[in-house]
Amino acid sequence: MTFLDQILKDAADELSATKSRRPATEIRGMIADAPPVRPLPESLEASFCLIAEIKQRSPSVGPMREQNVAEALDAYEESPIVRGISILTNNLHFGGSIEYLASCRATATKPLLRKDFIMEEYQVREARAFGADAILLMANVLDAARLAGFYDLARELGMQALFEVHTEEEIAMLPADVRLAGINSRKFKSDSGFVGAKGASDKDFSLDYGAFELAAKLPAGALKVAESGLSATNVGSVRGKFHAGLVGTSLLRDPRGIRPCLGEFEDALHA
Ligand SMILES: O=P(O)(O)OC[C@@H](O)[C@@H](O)c1c[nH]c2ccccc12
Repeated sequence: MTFLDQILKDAADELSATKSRRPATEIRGMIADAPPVRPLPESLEASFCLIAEIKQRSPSVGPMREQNVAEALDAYEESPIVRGISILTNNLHFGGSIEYLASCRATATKPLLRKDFIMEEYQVREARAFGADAILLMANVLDAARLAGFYDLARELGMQALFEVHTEEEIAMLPADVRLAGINSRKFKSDSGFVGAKGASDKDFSLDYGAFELAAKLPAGALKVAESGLSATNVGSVRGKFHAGLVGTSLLRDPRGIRPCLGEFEDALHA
């Protein structure tokens, strides 16, 4: 079983528990009262910037540094290079929840991306109900018809979608009018690099930076996002080919704290 198979199986279980706790009718009621959406593409457009992530842990490296996670939202709000905030809502593998996203929404002014393994329409509506401005749609999880259908639904609800790909075949599955397209350098299809919830690793064995070379093949007109494995040291190498970098681990595990690390990213991007 690959990394992704295991996560998807667990995520499907998580989803069915959620749906029995909070039926779709309740979600529709919440949407009627939801505050307006803040557009993520417009927020990213001006110059190379970061979508900075919040998660408690990840299956590829284990726990993040607790203090960094606690300070993340405020630090991201303050930093001029952060123009969007990605919040993992998967619980078992990343320690997140949709309620946590809603609590961020209460203070955050920057657009929020719901990062999860979206498999059903329910999760698209749920994202809007709890205050997400955009959702992640993964081309290695959904077929072309569902990628397009979930995109339509997201836009009907006022949200945007970041489409995630790893290969040229996945790029071919994307709707023609995508606004946000990301290449994930993390190899979800491998069975290596999975540390599970049990421990931490110093090295992330699941990365393949070669995937970033596909940037040139992404749909014209989309803002391009480089995802995973970025640090202040290597971010300079993607800024020419991408509009934004999606960064979590290097910020959330920096032993000096999250603000010094963000400062390093700022220096790297202004250099
Ligand atoms: O923590 P990193 O290596 O900086 O990566 C962030 C982000 O790209 C990664 O969390 C991610 C990208 N796509 C995903 C899909 C599901 C879960 C997580 C992800």
